[in-house]
Amino acid sequence: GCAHGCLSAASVSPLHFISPVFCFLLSCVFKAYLLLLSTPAAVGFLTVSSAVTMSAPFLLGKVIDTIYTTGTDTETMAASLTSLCIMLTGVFLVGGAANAARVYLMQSSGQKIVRNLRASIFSSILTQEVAFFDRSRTGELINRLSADTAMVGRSITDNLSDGLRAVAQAAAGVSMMFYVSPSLASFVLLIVPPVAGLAIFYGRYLRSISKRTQDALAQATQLAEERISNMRTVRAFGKELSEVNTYTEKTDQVFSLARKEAVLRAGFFGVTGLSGNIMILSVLYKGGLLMASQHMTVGELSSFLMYTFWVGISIAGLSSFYSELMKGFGAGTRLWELLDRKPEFPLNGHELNDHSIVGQLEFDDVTFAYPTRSEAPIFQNLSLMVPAGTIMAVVGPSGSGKSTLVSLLLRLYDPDAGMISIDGHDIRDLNPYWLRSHIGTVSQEPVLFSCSIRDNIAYGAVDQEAVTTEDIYRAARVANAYNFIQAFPQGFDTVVGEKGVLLSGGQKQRIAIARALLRNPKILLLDEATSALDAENEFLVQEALERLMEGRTVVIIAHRLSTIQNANAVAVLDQQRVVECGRHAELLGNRQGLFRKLMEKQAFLQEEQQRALR
Ligand SMILES: Nc1ncnc2c1ncn2[C@@H]1O[C@H](COP(=O)(O)OP(=O)(O)OP(=O)(O)O)[C@@H](O)[C@H]1O
Repeated sequence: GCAHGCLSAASVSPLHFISPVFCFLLSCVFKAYLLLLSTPAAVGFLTVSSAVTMSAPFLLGKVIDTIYTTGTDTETMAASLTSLCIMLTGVFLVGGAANAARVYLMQSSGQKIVRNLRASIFSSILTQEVAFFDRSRTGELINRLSADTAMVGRSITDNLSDGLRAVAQAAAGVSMMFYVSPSLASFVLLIVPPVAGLAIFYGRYLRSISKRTQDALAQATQLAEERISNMRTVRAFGKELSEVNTYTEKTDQVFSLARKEAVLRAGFFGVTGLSGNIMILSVLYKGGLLMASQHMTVGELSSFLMYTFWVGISIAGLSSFYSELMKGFGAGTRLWELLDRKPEFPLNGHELNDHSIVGQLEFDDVTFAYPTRSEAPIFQNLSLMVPAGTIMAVVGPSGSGKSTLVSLLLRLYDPDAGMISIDGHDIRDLNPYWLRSHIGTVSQEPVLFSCSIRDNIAYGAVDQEAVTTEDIYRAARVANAYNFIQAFPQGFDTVVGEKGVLLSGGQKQRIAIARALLRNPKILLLDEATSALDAENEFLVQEALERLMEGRTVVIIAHRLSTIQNANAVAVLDQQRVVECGRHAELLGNRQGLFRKLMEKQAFLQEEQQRALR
């Protein structure tokens, strides 16, 4: 709710035309302000607790003056001292309670903002177009989601709360110093301007270091994520040591930036500490002179000294607040970029009547190149028609664009020219969610999620909540998966491991088929496995696929002769277009055709394989 609204509100403001840094600062102040608005109670408690803290030196000064008052008898003094102390105890109790309430409220609303920030970032990532993921790297995005949000979170939770308190106390302390002794105050505060100048310089540098640190960290995370999730490959090539070294190099970059930050911090904190002591010393010096000349009482000087301490402590608090805030800004830069990024793909469009769609597919003069490689066109003026309810097998040399054809139908990318239509409707006019809800896919290497088999199958349903156990069993039976799943000790509740590593290739495929069945799509996009399964598995998968294809429009990237023979038509892709299209037998008839050459090669290869096996 609020966080997303307020976080993105700044992005549309005309402020964007002013210096981005200024804009960024303003938007952060704006967000902090919204945080405060959302917690008026917290601000109330902050005011009460700060007022109590700041009145303490004044009241304690009064106590000291009561003690030092001459000319009254001991009893009167004791009586007024007692009542003063009792009153002060009450005031302090109220202050303590208000402080506790402030910390609780600020902290919990800050965490709420972090939660909203994480949710918004995740939703922003998931709505980006597929080309965005071709360019970005998983580990980096994960780092944004976990480390950067934590950093920003820290800077707006505890930090903001303590920082505001420090600001309030410094302001109140300074005013009280002026109230107690204007001349002493103006003398002491001469030290503030040079320190403030230093702080601005320091903050700017710290922010840039923080941004670079988060970037370096993202790179390290990226490397770790990729290597850990592909551990089997790393191990197979025996690259553990060299990967550890590469990772260490990446973390060295983080470390060297951290060391720079340490130097910077050391200098800054040294200077602020020093200036605090100098302030105290100058109070004693100048105050001592004022007292000697009867311009101040000992109580006033004590009060003043306590205020100076308070201001000193607040300034120390402010410096760390300021440091954390600047680091938060640095880490936030990338987050805000991600949050404000509008997907290049529209997410809406109209929907057709669910029952009237028949599933006729057509590529009309399609030209396409991947956005990341726009100079290398994959298709040029490609045309292909798949009548409703028929099976179209797609064949072609490796890299001819068979998978790309499927991606275009799923509308993961849009063609650069030409049109792809379903039942005569340009798919660019259709709601992509609606479109995909009518398309089922089974890929060569189906990806399963690390949850139970039951949940993996249910993932296929458009409405996952409405899926019954009976539906899942039925889909599993049709997909020839029921028996092997029930044979697992935990049956349908068996957890399949990350990407389904705990299952065999054929098992994964049959679960993927069950998943597609549950969706009951009009259109089916299949990528036949190239890797040979054993005869038993092969037969089961094949049978499941045939059942899955019944009564649907199917585009299948075919590798098996039987699939090609059973298809209603075969399209041969080459040189960025469809070079041949027709029935298997017709295409074989063309002695010069690419299809015949491909088939001869395949037959030759199969013979070779069989000979090798023998
Ligand atoms: N996401 C991508 N970004 C940029 N180029 C890509 C992308 N995916 C594939 N390509 C390129 O597009 C071309 C066609 O790839 P595609 O995967 O469609 O071929 P294919 O016919 O399915 O190949 P194979 O039979 O080997 O799987 C290839 O040259 C490939 O390098």
